[in-house]
Amino acid sequence: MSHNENPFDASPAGHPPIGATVLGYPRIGPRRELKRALERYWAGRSTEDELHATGRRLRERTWLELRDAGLDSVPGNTFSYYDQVLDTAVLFDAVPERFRAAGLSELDTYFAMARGVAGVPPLELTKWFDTNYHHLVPELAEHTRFALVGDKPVAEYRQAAALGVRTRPVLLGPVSFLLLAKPSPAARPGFTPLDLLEPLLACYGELLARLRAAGASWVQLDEPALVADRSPAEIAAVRTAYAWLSGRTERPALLVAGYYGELGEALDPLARTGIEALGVDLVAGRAGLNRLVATPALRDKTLVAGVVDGRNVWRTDLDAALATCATLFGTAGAVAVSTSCPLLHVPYDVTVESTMDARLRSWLAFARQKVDEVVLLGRALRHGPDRVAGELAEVRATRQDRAGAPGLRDDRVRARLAALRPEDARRGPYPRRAAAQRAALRLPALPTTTIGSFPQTDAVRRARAALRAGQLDPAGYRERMRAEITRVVRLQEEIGLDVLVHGEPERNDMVQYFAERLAGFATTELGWVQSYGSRCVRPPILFGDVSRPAPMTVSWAGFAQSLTPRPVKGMLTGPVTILAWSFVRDDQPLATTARQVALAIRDEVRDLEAAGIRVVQVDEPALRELLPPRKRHRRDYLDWAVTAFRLATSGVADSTQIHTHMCYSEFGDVLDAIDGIDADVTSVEAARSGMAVLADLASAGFARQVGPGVYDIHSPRVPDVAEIAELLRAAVRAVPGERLWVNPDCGLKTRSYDQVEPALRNLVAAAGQVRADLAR
Ligand SMILES: CN1c2c(nc(N)[nH]c2=O)NC[C@@H]1CNc1ccc(C(=O)N[C@@H](CCC(=O)N[C@@H](CCC(=O)N[C@@H](CCC(=O)O)C(=O)O)C(=O)O)C(=O)O)cc1
Ligand SMILES: N[C@@H](CCS)C(=O)O
Ligand SMILES: [Zn+2]
Repeated sequence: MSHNENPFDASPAGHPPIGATVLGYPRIGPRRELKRALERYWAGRSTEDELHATGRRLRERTWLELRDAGLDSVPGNTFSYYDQVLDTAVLFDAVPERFRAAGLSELDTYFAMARGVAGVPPLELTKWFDTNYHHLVPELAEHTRFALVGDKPVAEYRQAAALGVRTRPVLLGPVSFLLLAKPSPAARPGFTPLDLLEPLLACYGELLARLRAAGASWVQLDEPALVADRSPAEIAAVRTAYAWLSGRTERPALLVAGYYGELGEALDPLARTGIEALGVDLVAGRAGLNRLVATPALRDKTLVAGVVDGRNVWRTDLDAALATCATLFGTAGAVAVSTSCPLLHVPYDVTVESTMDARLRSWLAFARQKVDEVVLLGRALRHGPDRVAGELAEVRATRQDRAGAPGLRDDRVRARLAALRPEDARRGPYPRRAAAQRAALRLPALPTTTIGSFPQTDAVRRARAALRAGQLDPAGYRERMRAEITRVVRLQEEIGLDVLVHGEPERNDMVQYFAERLAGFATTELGWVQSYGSRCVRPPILFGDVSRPAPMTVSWAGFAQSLTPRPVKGMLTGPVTILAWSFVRDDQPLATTARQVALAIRDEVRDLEAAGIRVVQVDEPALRELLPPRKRHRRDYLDWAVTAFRLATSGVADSTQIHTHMCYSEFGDVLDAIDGIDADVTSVEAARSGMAVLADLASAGFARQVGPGVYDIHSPRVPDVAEIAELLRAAVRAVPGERLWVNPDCGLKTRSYDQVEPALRNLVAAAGQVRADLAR
């Protein structure tokens, strides 16, 4: 490393400096081109070649755009047809036998692993760290034989090079890959995926050599799993992996990126290996800055400073970012500037939001604008801030404009928050509520219900698209939705469900729908972000104090209730989930924002009750998602999350039954919180895990009602009566029958009626059988 150079332009000997870069980029396409191409291919309406042509166009566009924007180092291999963890499994031949046996083409085997194929269940889909992205879970066993059978990273490197762009291929790192995998059912007891580190490293070594031979000078290895608490054995694996990989002679320079938090105890071991660069998240992991400065082993490394937030959409405080980079100048041999994490979690481009308020738009940076921010920071670091003084002043002015803008502060909301008393977040004792609800609802044992949404048919979506386009007036739209609700209510009555729902046809999304109706939120037209595979969401932007100008769901739920004597369950999204799936303001604590949202939901819960709705479900599927990766930060989070839920739901009479729903089945880290939110009924995902969750709840002393899912809605499969009855019998062994409900794992919006109808009929029949057993 040369010492008289600007550290921004310096780099380990023999390697070009990284300079200004981003850790990754969206891939679904600025107009969701990949989503449409995938769904056409899956429906048999296009060929493999047509799908590949779309993929190629999207990749080329990204490389050129990033290069032309002025990045010094352009990330490669950020494209995926479904998921980067699945790509890695396939690259190294970790394909479970059931998929090989299906005898499909390479591409269809890949999609079968993601989505299943007749009779062959897919890999499990689960949350990617604390984000709303989902990855597939590789299944490994001691007999898994890794082999470098694919060449996607190399082929994409060559494609970009042919266009004149020398990319930095991004790979999921070996330690995170193994930590995200699970033992396959065939694995011997005691096997853990980390047992396979050595053979996996051999494959990574071979891949690095191939990338080097193709011309790559840098490779990025992503290790987000290292920002969570890790055991000594896991830290030892990090040391082994990177000592070994950096010891290869035929390889590109290695950038290891740990993001979504601070590297903590993994930092020093990593820095002591022979890797050339370390990517650190200085937004979510800002608290780790002191540790970085105190790590002498970084002196001969490049630190890739993730100072531009890759998870949120506010324009960066560039002065603060430059100051952070300057702090690192004395610490590292070289400093590069980047985003805190890959830009997978933000939409493409804010400038296409033509109907968004222009002032709000001027405060925002989506992926494309974040690239510009990084490039600008790079210029400031290379030539000094004076050379970009005009641009820096403009950013300062916009940030000031935002801080003082009307609409951010609502004094009535603030006064209401200040006046809150502890009893506002407390209901009467559960036994008293349970008795009042029994008398009010008169439900049978093992009551049957669903989680809220029914299939979102093409007709429903088309009606909404027509409303947006002005081809259907609001009255016409309301009639179509009412017709759909009527159909869904009649169907549920005919099937024999006990607690009905209106089916949520009017909702584009369970968060966006509410954001469109709450003050303090803005929504986007094209701000799509990949959630999993071809499925996307448009996270709303929470920019100001939140309140509810008018009821949001009462007319739909009230209409449904008017059609039937059976109880209709009102359906709301909870405050934590609304925050988790939105871009949140960064100018006040999340706990404060959560209380504001909670009060808006509280108003809705009370209005539902006043309209004659006797059961209200407040969904919190993201309660666990926001759990901080480090245990020491969890208590604080769980305290405010639980308080927010209780505030939202404590304004009703004992006789009004509050349900909540969470679509995950591992409760270990949040058991106390689930107890603490004090819902009368909690429905949880349980079908795939064979009701294991019930034992966890029972052992934690959970004493209220629970609805373990008995129908796995993530699969097109229709479970038969015997199968559901067996799950229910397992449930009755774990939880007394009088506290059990019968329901699917989650909402039915992604399924079709030909799957849902028979599955619900079987669910009701199975409940009848087990009810009869209990009565004996
Ligand atoms: C429960 N889940 C959710 C998460 N996050 C959310 N914000 N919401 C969730 O429900 N995280 C965890 C899980 C993730 N699961 C899913 C499941 C399903 C989807 C999904 O289906 N997304 C849809 C988009 C939904 C939507 O916004 N629909 C709108 C617009 C529909 C549309 O694309 N319209 C067309 C025109 C209409 C036509 O002609 O068909 C268009 O604009 O081009 C609506 O219904 O109005 C998806 O398709 O990806 C996401 C996460
Ligand atoms: N009520 C929502 C919950 C999804 S997590 C639904 O049924 O789709
Ligand atoms: Zn759910």
